[in-house]
Parts: sequence; structure tokens; C-alpha cells
Amino acid sequence: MAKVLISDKLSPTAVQVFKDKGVEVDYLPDLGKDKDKLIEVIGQYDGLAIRSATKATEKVIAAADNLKVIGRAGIGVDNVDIEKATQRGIIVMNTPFGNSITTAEHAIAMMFAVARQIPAADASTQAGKWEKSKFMGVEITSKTLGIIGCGNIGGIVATRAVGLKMKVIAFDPFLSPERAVELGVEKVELADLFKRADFISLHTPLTDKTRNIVSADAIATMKDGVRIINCARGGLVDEDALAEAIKSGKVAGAAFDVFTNEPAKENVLFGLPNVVCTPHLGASTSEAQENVAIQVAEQMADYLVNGAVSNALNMPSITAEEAPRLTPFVKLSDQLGSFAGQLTESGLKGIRIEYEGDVAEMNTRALTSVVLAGVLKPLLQTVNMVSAPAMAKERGITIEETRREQQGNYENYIRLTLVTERQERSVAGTVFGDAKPRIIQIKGINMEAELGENMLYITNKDKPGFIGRLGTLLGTSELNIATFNLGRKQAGDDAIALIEIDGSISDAVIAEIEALEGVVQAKALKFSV
Ligand SMILES: NC(=O)C1=CN([C@@H]2O[C@H](COP(=O)(O)OP(=O)(O)OC[C@H]3O[C@@H](n4cnc5c(N)ncnc54)[C@H](O)[C@@H]3O)[C@@H](O)[C@H]2O)C=CC1
Ligand SMILES: O=C(O)CCC(=O)C(=O)O
Repeated sequence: MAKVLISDKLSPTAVQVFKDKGVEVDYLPDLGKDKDKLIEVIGQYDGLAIRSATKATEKVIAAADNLKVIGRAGIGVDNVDIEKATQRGIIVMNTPFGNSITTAEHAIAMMFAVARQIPAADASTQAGKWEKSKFMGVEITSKTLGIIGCGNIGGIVATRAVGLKMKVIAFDPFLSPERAVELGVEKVELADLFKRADFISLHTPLTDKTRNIVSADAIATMKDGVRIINCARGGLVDEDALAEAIKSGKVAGAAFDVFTNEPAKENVLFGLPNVVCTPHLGASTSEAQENVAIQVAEQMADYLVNGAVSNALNMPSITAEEAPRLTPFVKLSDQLGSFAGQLTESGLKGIRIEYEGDVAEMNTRALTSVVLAGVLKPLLQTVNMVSAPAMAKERGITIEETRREQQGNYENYIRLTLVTERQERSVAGTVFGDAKPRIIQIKGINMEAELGENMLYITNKDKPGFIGRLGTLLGTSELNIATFNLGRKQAGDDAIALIEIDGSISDAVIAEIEALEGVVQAKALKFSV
């Protein structure tokens, strides 16, 4: 039974979802803060469910010998080393929509708070002062809100702000003109946004491009009295530059939920006039936490139990509905990759995968990942379908995928061609109605073979007497033949034999086979069945 660790505070519903789906679960919500303890125990688990306190660092991942999936109950995955997880074949998934409304509402709440200085006015009033003239605010109606990053959360903020009668402008290189119209926003360039906005709200991830997107230079181009809201990620705004701009009066206020260093026990913005801060509360509503907890548990359990993949950041999705239909093709892809990989001895330069017929309509991205993992496995023991595309890329192997409708007799087939420094070698297979994968062609030679755990692959000169000699040798070596498949192009050409053996084939037997008259190549191949 798969076992999951929840190492951050997650709604208890997640525990129930895991249990209902047949996954064992340990709920240790404080463990995420104790990185040494996490490293000590992580090796026992197949899944790790987290929020933001747990840092799935390189060290944690290196110790995670059984880990298959990390699930983030939330959106940002900057607390997960995705590259290292991918290299170890661990899927990283998030819940991209479960807390978007809640976070957008927090941004709107922060905009009001900074427009009307509500926190400071509250503190003053409850302290018994009645400082009515001190807390003069501004209306937001008819003001311009500049949104940087107009994805899920930015888009919700935009529609709420339009409802509040604001003029909304947005900078987002991936925002299509159609979506901008749908949201009621004007798409603008960043420099234009800085010049025109009365309020600026950030909603991008933190990347090399977005780090300090609000810099000292950017602030200098803004309107005097601008107010800045950050409920996305610390580091999007240069906090020192903003602090100076608040002190000088250039910026009239800032509302921050996220900080460059978290937990933010101290920060250059703290205590400045009209700065409103919350401790990364954007996603903290009961509704959002229930949503993300249920969603992450369902996604992780679906993967661990059925192989369905959703919202993975390092792997194509496989829906629960398509997983059963895809399963025989996953097996075929694995067998083709493994077959070709085990026969490849010289430097691999390129991999071509052709999908024809029914299979071309399926999730070929996932199948391609499986093929790649099969090909690379003889070289890289730890590779799997998650890590294979990155590992192939790292090694400069080009991947070409083509898909077409049925043209020949087979309702579906997959042909894999490996391009090495010396040659091109191809192998093709199909899945019949019985859901069993079959090899149908090797190096252009037709045959129909099912692969078992131990296979003997032989290329030989097609001359009389060879099969007899081989049979005798296998018999005297006490190797029982389970199935025997032969193929050749024309009489007298090279022929191929693919033989299933009950038991493993030693190097000594392979050497004896190689010594038989007419043998060009002999190899013992192993498959997972
Ligand atoms: N404060 C909190 O508790 C929470 C914070 N967040 C954070 O909010 C942010 C936004 O989340 P979502 O809207 O769900 O993400 P999303 O992926 O739906 O949207 C992000 C948008 O940023 C845009 N973008 C990327 N690079 C850009 C650039 N250089 N300039 C301008 N736009 C750029 C993308 O095109 C995309 O449309 C994330 O950083 C996420 O981690 C999310 C949930 C809760
Ligand atoms: O889990 C949380 O409280 C933080 C949520 C968040 O920052 C995110 O989903 O990106």
C-alpha cells in the first residue's frame, strides 16, 4: 500500500481522502519545519503533501528513495526543487485553481486597506485615540489599477476591480487580446502600466524575469502617490527601493502579503507609514484550504493508485478516464524503448517516434516519455517517465514525434527509431483487441512476437541448419524455449530470431550462441512484464 506524509498544516479532509482511496497516511504537520527530521524519515514515503512551510530541497529529495510524487496544496512551488525532483523521477503537482478566488479577494481587501489606511485607523481607534483627520483616504472608483501578471488570480482581481468601477490595465506577455476583452482590461506594456496606474497589484510567479520587476528605476517612472500591492511572491518588488520611495512620499502606501524572506520576522517595510502587512495569508480561508487539501489528496492518490496524472509541473497529464485505455500502450512504449535501448551500444543522437492509427489520437506526450525512459534505462538506472525527457535533453538527444491516421493494416502502431553515431535502428509494435502489446517489426523485418521477461535476440545468416544447432545448444544449456519467433526479408538475407526463455540467459550461453555458425549478433534482453 502506498504511503504518504503530510508535513504541513492541511485540512483533515485530506487525510480522509487518502484513506478512502486506499493510501496510508501520516499527518505530521510540524515536520516540514524540521528539515533534519524530514530528511531522516522521507525515505519511507511514496508521496509528500505540503503547503509552503516544507522545503523540498535537493537534500530532502536525495534522501527520498521511494518518493514518487510531491503534491503542493496551493499554487506556488518555489519551495520544491523541481529540477532535482525531475531528475529523481518524482512528479511535482500543484492545485492551480483551489485558492485563486481567495487570494484574489485578499488582494482586493489589501487594496481597500491601503486606500483607507484601515489597519492603522483600527489600531489608533482601539487605542482610544480618535484621529479622524489623520486617516484621510482615497476612492478607488475611476482609479486605474495596473495588474502585472493576468493569469488565474490576476484575472479574478481584474474582474472584481472592473465591478468596483476601476479602469483596469494589465501587463502580461501571455495575455491574449481576446482574453483581455473578456476580462474587460486594457493590455499594455509594462512601462505604460508604471506611468498610468494609481494602484499596482502583482500576480506573477517569481522567475528570473519577474524578480525585482518593481525596481527603483520602475518606481521612479510611476505616478506620485501610487499604491503597490503584492499578494504573489516576495522578491517581485525591490523592498529597499520601495521603503525609500515610501519615506520620500513618492509611493503613498503598500500592502504586502509576501516577503523576500519568509517567515518575515523583520523587514525594511515594517513600521513605515501606510504599509499594511499580512503573514502570507493570501490562501488562508477555510474554503480555499478545504479545496486545495481535497484536490491535492485526490490527485496524489489517483497517481499512486491508478497512474493518473493531473496538474503535474514536470510531466504531461494523464486523466483518470484515459489511464486504463492508455495502459497497454504504456506497456508497449516501455517495451519498444527498452528493446531498442538494450540493443544500442554506440552514442545515441536522436530518437524518432511515429504513432499511427488509434494511438495517434491518445496522449502521445506521455507515451513518448515512457519510450524515452525505456531507451535510457540501460544507461541511467534511475530514469523514469518523469525524468526521461529532461535527461534526454541534457544529453543533447533530439526527439521527433509524428502522428498520423491509420494507413496500413494495423489499427494502431508505434515505431521507434534510434539514430546513433553508426546507424539507425527501428522497432515497431502494436496492441491488438486483447490489450497485449506485440512487436511487429524489427529493423524492417516483419514478425509478431510477445515479449516475456527473458528474451534472446539473435541476428543470423538465413541458412539451413541454424535453428537445429541453436535448439540443441539451448537444450544442453538447460534453457527451455517458451516462444520462438522468426523473421526475414527474403530467403538468404539476414534473419532475426526473438525467443522467450524460461529463466535468465548467462553471458557464457550468449558467447556460445555467438560462436555458432551464421550468427551475426546474440543478446539477452530483459523486460518487465
Ligand atoms: N499569497 C498567497 O498566499 C498566494 C500567492 N499565490 C501566487 O500568486 C501568483 C499568481 O498565481 P496564479 O494567478 O495562479 O498563476 P498563473 O500562472 O495563473 O498566472 C501567472 C501569470 O503571470 C504571467 N507572467 C509570467 N511571467 C510574467 C512576466 N515576466 N511579466 C508579466 N506577467 C508574467 C503569466 O503569463 C501568467 O498569466 C503566483 O506567484 C502564486 O504563487 C498564489 C496563491 C496564494
Ligand atoms: O499555502 C499557503 O498558505 C500559501 C499559498 C501560496 O502561496 C500558493 O498557493 O502559491
